[in-house]
Amino acid sequence: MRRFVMDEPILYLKSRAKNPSVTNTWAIIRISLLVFLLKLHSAFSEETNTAVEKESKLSHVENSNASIEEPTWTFCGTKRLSFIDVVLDANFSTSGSMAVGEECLLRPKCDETTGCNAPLHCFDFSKLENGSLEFSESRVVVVSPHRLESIVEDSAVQNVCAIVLFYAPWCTFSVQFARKFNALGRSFRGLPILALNLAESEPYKYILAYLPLVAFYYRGKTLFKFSLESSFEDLRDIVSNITGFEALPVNLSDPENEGPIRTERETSDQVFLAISVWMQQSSLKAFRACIPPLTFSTHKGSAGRVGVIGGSLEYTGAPYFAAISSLKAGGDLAHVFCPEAAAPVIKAYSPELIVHPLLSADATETTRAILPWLPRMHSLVIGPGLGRDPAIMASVKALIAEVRKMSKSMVIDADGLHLVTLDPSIVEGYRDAILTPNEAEFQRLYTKVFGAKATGNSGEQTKLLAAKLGNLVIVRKGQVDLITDGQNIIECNERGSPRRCGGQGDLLSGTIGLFSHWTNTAQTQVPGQLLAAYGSCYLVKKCAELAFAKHWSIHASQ
Ligand SMILES: NC(=O)C1=CN([C@@H]2O[C@H](COP(=O)(O)OP(=O)(O)OC[C@H]3O[C@@H](n4cnc5c(N)ncnc54)[C@H](OP(=O)(O)O)[C@@H]3O)[C@@H](O)[C@H]2O)[C@@H](O)CC1
Ligand SMILES: Nc1ncnc2c1ncn2[C@@H]1O[C@H](COP(=O)(O)OP(=O)(O)OP(=O)(O)O)[C@@H](O)[C@H]1O
Repeated sequence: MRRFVMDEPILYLKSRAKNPSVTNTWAIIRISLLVFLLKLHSAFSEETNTAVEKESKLSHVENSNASIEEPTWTFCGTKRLSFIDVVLDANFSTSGSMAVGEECLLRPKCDETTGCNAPLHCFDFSKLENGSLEFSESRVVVVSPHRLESIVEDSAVQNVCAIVLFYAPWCTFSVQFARKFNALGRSFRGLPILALNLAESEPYKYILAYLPLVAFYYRGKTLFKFSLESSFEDLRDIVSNITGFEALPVNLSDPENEGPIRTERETSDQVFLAISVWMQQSSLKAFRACIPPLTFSTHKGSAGRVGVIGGSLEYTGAPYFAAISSLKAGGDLAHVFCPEAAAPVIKAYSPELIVHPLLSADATETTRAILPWLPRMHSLVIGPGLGRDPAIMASVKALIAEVRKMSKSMVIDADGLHLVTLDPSIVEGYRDAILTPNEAEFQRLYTKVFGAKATGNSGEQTKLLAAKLGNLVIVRKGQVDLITDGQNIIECNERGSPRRCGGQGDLLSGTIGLFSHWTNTAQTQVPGQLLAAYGSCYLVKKCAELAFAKHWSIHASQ
């Protein structure tokens, strides 16, 4: 049984003519007339013909098909994707409607009125006298992304079909499929059967749902993409049915099928890159699903109550940024627990914030005063702007112990990380903790835990530290944010902003605080804390990028 997995968009062919036999007769008459006129024309103006040929080799295609009834294309899928859409659309997915399209394209006999069975009359490059040699032969042509784009663009106005394999030499499945595709290339003469090696193109340009992937382009549009489970014979027959090309006698076992696409796997660190791209895509999708819908049935606070423990006489901006970003990202209430000296200043920044001047150098008093508030918080962000007064640190340490008892999500940033570096045991084994170190903070903590500076692969270092601390989550901020729980790792490589003004880390910790409530409430396959961190890294970097594009010189408030 043929087994094809196809995704949108899928088109099917529907003849406009009510009576196909009448159309055929007219088509024959028109072709004969055209041939006669062309002969007449060439007899009188050979020079002009040569010039036209020079201008566009492909113009033959239009001429040769000029009198063929133009089919009406109807969508079976939902969306028409152009080539560029296909390669750049992050939502490019493997699922999709296939019902009618599959029937029409794959069934050998189809209803006459729909004309489904009619081949596409793809242009035959081997018939071009001065044609492109590369396509006139029977073989797979490995193309560059640029070349592929131009072929697809050219074909947009012509009757050209192209079958393109997206593959990578490090991908086991690509390598396993290579022989079949090489054989397919040898089976057809004059039909562009192309392959694009993703390892030799910009890795992030092609966000493909899976590898290898074969796409069938017709007139610059993707007709369908198919999976690779089908046998070589099925693949060959389908191509033949659709294109109208006759297959040459080729056996899959022929030694020539060893190339041009290699049938042996190459090792490469792009495997990690591909997994990373996939992880980012699926994480973003999963995170989006956690965003609570805006409905009239919710009440104040249900979208998130975030408590920020931070601030000092010197640093009032940091706790403000953390708290306000949790509100701006969609939270309902933001509380700030800070020293008395900082409270009026923070309050004056914004009437939205609920500010509690309850953080003091007396640990017992601080705990007594703040403890009643803690159960109301969905999550705590600890550290922005705290400063490093040892007595205040002791009070915060006592609060962390209380938060742990309540199993609440807790984001530890800035001076909170200083506290953790002094005594890692305060968070060790607490999987609801998310540490958000910048590079300097990461190095300090790593050195404390392992007794030596971090060297080697930064992803591995970060995983190692998270695992050592008992699989809590670490978000190592930088040009690429690394997010790990010691087992899984997700990168956030959004561009962000080249302006490295202070306060951007505070925006991040505030939104992670909020998002961890959302992801913990939702049922997610990716661990909730990781997802919250990824959603936040993505948001903050995207905002920074957009703000920078708009203002050029940005600061955290923007
Ligand atoms: N408006 C406000 O109220 C704000 C208040 N804030 C609050 O300030 C408090 C102290 O926080 P912090 O960031 O100054 O301390 P910390 O991270 O130890 O940096 C110390 C030194 O480490 C270095 N360094 C830093 N990053 C690096 C990197 N990526 N890669 C390499 N090196 C890096 C750098 O050293 P330098 O290059 O200057 O030698 C830096 O000077 C804290 O409470 C915080 O919340 C801020 O949130 C900002 C907005
Ligand atoms: N080189 C970089 N390029 C782009 N974005 C970056 C770069 N370094 C950090 N970021 C982003 O800036 C944000 C804050 O990271 P940063 O390293 O500035 O934290 P921080 O020092 O703790 O900030 P804060 O000033 O709030 O204390 C994060 O979202 C991070 O992804």
